[in-house]
Amino acid sequence: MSRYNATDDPLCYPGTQVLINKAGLRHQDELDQFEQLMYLTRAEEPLPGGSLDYKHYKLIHHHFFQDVYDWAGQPRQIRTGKGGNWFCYPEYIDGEMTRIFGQLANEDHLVGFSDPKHFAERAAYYIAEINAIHPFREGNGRCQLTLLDILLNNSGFTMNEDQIVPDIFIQAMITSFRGENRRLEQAILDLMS
Ligand SMILES: Nc1ncnc2c1ncn2[C@@H]1O[C@H](COP(=O)(O)OP(=O)(O)OP(=O)(O)O)[C@@H](O)[C@H]1O
Repeated sequence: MSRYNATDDPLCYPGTQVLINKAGLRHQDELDQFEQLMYLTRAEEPLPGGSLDYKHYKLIHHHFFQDVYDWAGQPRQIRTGKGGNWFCYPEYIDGEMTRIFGQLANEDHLVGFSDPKHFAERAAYYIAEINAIHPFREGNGRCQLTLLDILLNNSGFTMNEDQIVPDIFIQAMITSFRGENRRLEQAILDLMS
């Protein structure tokens, strides 16, 4: 779905940036279509159960991308970045994801927030941290939105997907990479109902 800066990637067909995939597709546009179709199909099914920890997050990724990639649900092994922002080095992913989901558990997975602004502030913090870690080689954005949806539901809010403006959301994510979460907080507030 998205182009990465990546160091030599054994997950790609040699000499290309196309990820080796179960359909054997070697053109990025064909893979994009196949990946999105499989994702949407799996998204219709119930999510795997779990206790909203790192293990559960990996199960969710596996669920969405199991038809496309052998490595679905497994953390990334190479260094990647987008737009000049390099994400967490792979050797630190497990530790960082365990840390951030531990923090989320200590905050009771954002259950019981009545103030939308306060909820958006805390949710933006977690989504921004997980984006900066970027645990998977591909599919991070879709897993982040799923996590956001779960967190919203935990506090009795719902996600109004029609209100998501992809460009605004991506710009907010990019700004959050620099530790400035205000735009992301607003983007979350705008999609809450
Ligand atoms: N320059 C950037 N710096 C930091 N984060 C970025 C940058 N560009 C995009 N992102 C974020 O990366 C995530 C997308 O990651 P990835 O491509 O792995 O997910 P995806 O689900 O395959 O793609 P998409 O979210 O585009 O469908 C999104 O949350 C996006 O906002």
